Amino acid sequence: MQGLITKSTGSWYQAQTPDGQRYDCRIKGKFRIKGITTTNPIAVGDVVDFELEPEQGTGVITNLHPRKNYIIRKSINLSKQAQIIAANLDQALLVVTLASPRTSLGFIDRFLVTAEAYDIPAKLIFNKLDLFSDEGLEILQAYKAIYEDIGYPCYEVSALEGTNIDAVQALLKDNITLISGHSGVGKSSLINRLLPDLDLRTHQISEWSDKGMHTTTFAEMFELPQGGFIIDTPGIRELGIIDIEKQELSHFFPEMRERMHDCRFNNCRHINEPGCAVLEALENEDIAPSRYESYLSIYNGNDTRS
Ligand SMILES: Nc1nc2c(ncn2[C@@H]2O[C@H](COP(=O)(O)OP(=O)(O)OP(=O)(O)O)[C@@H](O)[C@H]2O)c(=O)[nH]1
Ligand SMILES: [Zn+2]
Repeated sequence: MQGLITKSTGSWYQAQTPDGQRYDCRIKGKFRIKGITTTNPIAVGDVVDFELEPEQGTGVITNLHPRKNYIIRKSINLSKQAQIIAANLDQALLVVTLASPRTSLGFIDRFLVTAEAYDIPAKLIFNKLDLFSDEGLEILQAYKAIYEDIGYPCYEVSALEGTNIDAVQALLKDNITLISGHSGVGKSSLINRLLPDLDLRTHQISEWSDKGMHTTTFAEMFELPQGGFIIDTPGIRELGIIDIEKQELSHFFPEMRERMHDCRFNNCRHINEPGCAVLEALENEDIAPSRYESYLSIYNGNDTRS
């Protein structure tokens, strides 16, 4: 049978078949994944084959289907092992706010770079629309112009008042979506709007914890009433933990990526080189100064996460 992993404790995996049946499964033997050593070979979002053990009613996972992408967290200890947080994401939504609290452009850009590096389409959700003054709305339009121009769709919503929630709902339908954002931007409020049955969620988690849940490896995807899943797991909130080689960084800025083949030097850093197409576009205001600042900041190893 084929199933989608919707929950994982690190030793038990819940597989959901296309007809919606759920089976608790375990892994037999070892799964090796090319290139990385992981503490957990299978994660939420994975598609697996499994065999049912008729007596126990549980399954044994026998095969892992190829992934289109996955996100990892590095382990805190020095074993260099990574933990796969989730696989096969269709999109990553970053919830941001212009006020209370204000999400910095540096944080947004770092998130977008990480999503590019992971090969996950990213979208921005500007929340707390109800708080915006006329001036705030102008700033919002300026921000949206920067990001929509380079291919990141933007949505403006109010989780509090329910404004434009249907647009987000349409976005989530039949997709696996990661929702991220700083504390206080209204992620929980937004998720509550999308998944009104929150009590059920909490209940399910505690039931599963009896199966030997390790808080660090526990992950779950929540199925939306209209189809699709959202991923909500401890520690995922600040996706921004990937090592990127300096030389590669500009590949993860779409507006630089599309211009850098016109740079005079093919190893151009886009910092002070003559004949740099990126610097020329910056000069001509075809590249947003804030985006270029984020590039320099990440390039120089400054933390722009706050
Ligand atoms: N005015 C306004 N307030 C909102 C909106 N959405 C959320 N809030 C408020 O913002 C505060 C933070 O919202 P949460 O949903 O807890 O934010 P969060 O991102 O889940 O925060 P953490 O749980 O700390 O990660 C709460 O007081 C919410 O009531 C909105 O659209 N408008
Ligand atoms: Zn250049």
